[in-house]
Amino acid sequence: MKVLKFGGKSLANGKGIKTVVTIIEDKVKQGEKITVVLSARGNTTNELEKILEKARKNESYKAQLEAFKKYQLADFENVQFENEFNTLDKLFEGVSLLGDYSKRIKDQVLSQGEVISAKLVTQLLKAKNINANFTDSRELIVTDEQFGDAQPLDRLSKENILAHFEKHNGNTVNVVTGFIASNAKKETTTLGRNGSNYTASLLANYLEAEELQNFTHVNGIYTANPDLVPEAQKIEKLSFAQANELANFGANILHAKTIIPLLEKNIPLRILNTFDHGNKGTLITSEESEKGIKSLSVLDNVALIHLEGRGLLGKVGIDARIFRTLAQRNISVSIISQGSSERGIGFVVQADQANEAKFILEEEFEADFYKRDVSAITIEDQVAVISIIGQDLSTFHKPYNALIKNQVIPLLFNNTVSGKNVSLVVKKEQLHKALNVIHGEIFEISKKINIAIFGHGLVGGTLIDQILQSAKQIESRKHIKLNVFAVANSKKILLKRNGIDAGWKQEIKDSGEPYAIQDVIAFAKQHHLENLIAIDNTASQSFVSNYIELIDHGFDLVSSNKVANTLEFDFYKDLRTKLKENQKQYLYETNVGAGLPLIDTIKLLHLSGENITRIKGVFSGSLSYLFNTFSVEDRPFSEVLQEAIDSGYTEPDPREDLCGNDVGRKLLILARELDLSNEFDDVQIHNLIPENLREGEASDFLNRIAELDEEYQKVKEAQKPGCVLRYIGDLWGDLSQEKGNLDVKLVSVPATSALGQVKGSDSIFEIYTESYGDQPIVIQGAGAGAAVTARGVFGDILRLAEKGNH
Ligand SMILES: NC(=O)C1=CN([C@@H]2O[C@H](COP(=O)(O)OP(=O)(O)OC[C@H]3O[C@@H](n4cnc5c(N)ncnc54)[C@H](O)[C@@H]3O)[C@@H](O)[C@H]2O)C=CC1
Ligand SMILES: N[C@@H](CC=O)C(=O)O
Repeated sequence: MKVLKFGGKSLANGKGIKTVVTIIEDKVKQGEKITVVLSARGNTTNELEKILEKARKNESYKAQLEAFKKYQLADFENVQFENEFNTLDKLFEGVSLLGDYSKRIKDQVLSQGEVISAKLVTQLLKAKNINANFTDSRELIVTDEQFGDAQPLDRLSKENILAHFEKHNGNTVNVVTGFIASNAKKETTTLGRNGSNYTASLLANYLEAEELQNFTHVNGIYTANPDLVPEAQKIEKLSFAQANELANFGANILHAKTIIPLLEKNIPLRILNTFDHGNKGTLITSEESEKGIKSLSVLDNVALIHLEGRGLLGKVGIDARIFRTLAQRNISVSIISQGSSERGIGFVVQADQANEAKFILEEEFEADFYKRDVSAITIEDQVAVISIIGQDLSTFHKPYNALIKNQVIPLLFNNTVSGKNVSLVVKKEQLHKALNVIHGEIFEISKKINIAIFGHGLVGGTLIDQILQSAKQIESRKHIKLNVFAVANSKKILLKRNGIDAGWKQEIKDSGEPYAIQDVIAFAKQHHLENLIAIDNTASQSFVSNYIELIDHGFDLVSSNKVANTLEFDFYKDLRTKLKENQKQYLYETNVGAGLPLIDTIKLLHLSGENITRIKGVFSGSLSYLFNTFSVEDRPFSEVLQEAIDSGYTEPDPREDLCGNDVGRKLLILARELDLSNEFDDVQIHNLIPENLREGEASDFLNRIAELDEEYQKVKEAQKPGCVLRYIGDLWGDLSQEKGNLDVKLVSVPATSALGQVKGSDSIFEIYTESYGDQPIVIQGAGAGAAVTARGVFGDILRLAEKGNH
């Protein structure tokens, strides 16, 4: 036998009732033995309570009562509730005359809701030729006399139920009223709010049911509220112990009083959705299911009260006074936290009781205020409690760190020693973001990384395409969901909370808006976006001035733009201080050698104490291509240069490469990785552009590049035989000093040397260290090009996403 319980929301309207009837009919047709327990329909109990109050105050209640009756009769023909309606008429009239009512009368009034609902469903089942039997639980469940919250008397109730089911068994579907019962004098009692669930678990216990199926309007228990966390997933299976920790369900279905009868007989409870047939819901059993975090629950109607005072240390009985005072006013405390200094205690109460709590505590501690033992009692009312169910402290650092990285600083946290439940109090405005951050961190479902991309030219555009192409795969392999919520160029931005798609290029053209960096920050805040990364794929100096503001607002940074690392050393240091203060990261692996793993290698060598003595090589991919090709082919210099530009190797303004600034910047970036405090002016640069072509617009220069041909032809021909031209960077000198020597120059080297053998747009870096002696570590490969650079930027994004930096 299975017990099926349908809640008020399932029965709220005609469609719901018909669905409930169909579910029952299907089960009967499949030969299942079932018993049905019903709540009152929709808002019935609340309505009856309201009418009762009106009657008590002698207010006019009849119109509301008529509307109530109409609601109960609507959608169905040939249904009659004359008895129930007459009972209600009489009861309300009596209350109106007396101007008062007892809990006993209230139970009689409320009980009509369940009677009406069970009679209606019985009648509809009968009309479908199902052998349904209206079962008034007042005939079966015997309770004490505590009206409003009566306790069942087990032995008598069980006897009655067993006798009833023996009589009405076989193919009968007993349709039982939930919530209501009666005392030994046959007076109606009720089992307290959510008593229908209790009725269902009592029946399941006495009848030793195979399963209790609780039909609700949700698909089961989720890892978090899906309205707040789109990635939340339904939990297939839970243990009763875990379920009991879920405060958001705890108030009703999973309340201890409904769970205990099931636990006693080891009866599984399944939470199902009336309106989603195919769904298997969540199964809760006494079996300790696999360990791990199961769910996030939220209490958001709460306030945090803080009592502080210097004179509280070691004083006995302070906490007792607090809780006694609160208990006297029936104020329940859900979370408590007190430090060992005992200088303050923080606790959480219902929001609507916070002012009263503060008031009575101020009264209680009046003398202590006077003696200055207590200095303040404050309320923080815009707060929420997040409980991580199943979280123990051994792995709590993960969600906690992620919160801090996302600038969510919990106001208070505590844990239950045995229950594996860590609760955090956070500001309400941060609840949404906090939930998503924790959810992404603790569940292997998917952690959302929200990315804003500035600059969608060669590198930026390629990066976006790479992200869109690989996003699905990364999500399934790594559980990282890359959401590009912003794409911007120097003039316009496209902002999309749920991420851009393949049509982004057209969209930014058609509907991009002018913007300032504050708009991006505001958008991220407005949409509670977590794990923020800003990508700088511009070559702009002015964009770099946004870095600090982005860091301050919780963004990590990734940049292919080299400018930030080559401005004055003071800015370089300030930027790192800001990053440290905000626990943010700034990755720029592509600044030197495009996608080659150079910066990380140098950082690691330096960090490990390896003494780097020199770094030398071909730093520029475009100039590598230019001189590698020009040295061995009999073609004009300008033709090869144009090829380098067309291949996407050069800077947006190619003069940045030819004048040596780009190589100079790269050299400076490496020097600073070695803790040298060189400035850009310290770099000795051999400028490849003749003076008369240095001024003016890039386009003018490009129109005149043929003027370079004659000079470079001469340089080429002036070389010794067997030599080739290479444009190199060289960092040398005593690198343990404050500054090193940085040279950028055009050299002629034997074609057979390491530098001479570099091909295509390859860069080559020779890293000389004390341990490696004369044999340098060599890193060689494509040092320029949109695809490899974008891939390098992508790598930085994943490094941030994966390392738990978020
Ligand atoms: N091409 C390569 O091989 C490599 C390039 N890089 C770096 O990548 C960066 C991008 O290079 P490309 O894509 O070739 O440049 P690009 O000129 O094709 O694209 C630059 C983009 O930045 C945008 N932009 C400019 N100023 C802006 C601002 N203030 N705010 C927002 N957007 C702005 C432009 O509208 C454009 O969309 C450069 O800093 C370059 O040094 C780094 C390593 C290798
Ligand atoms: N223009 C640069 C691109 C990479 O930084 C180069 O040619 O190396």
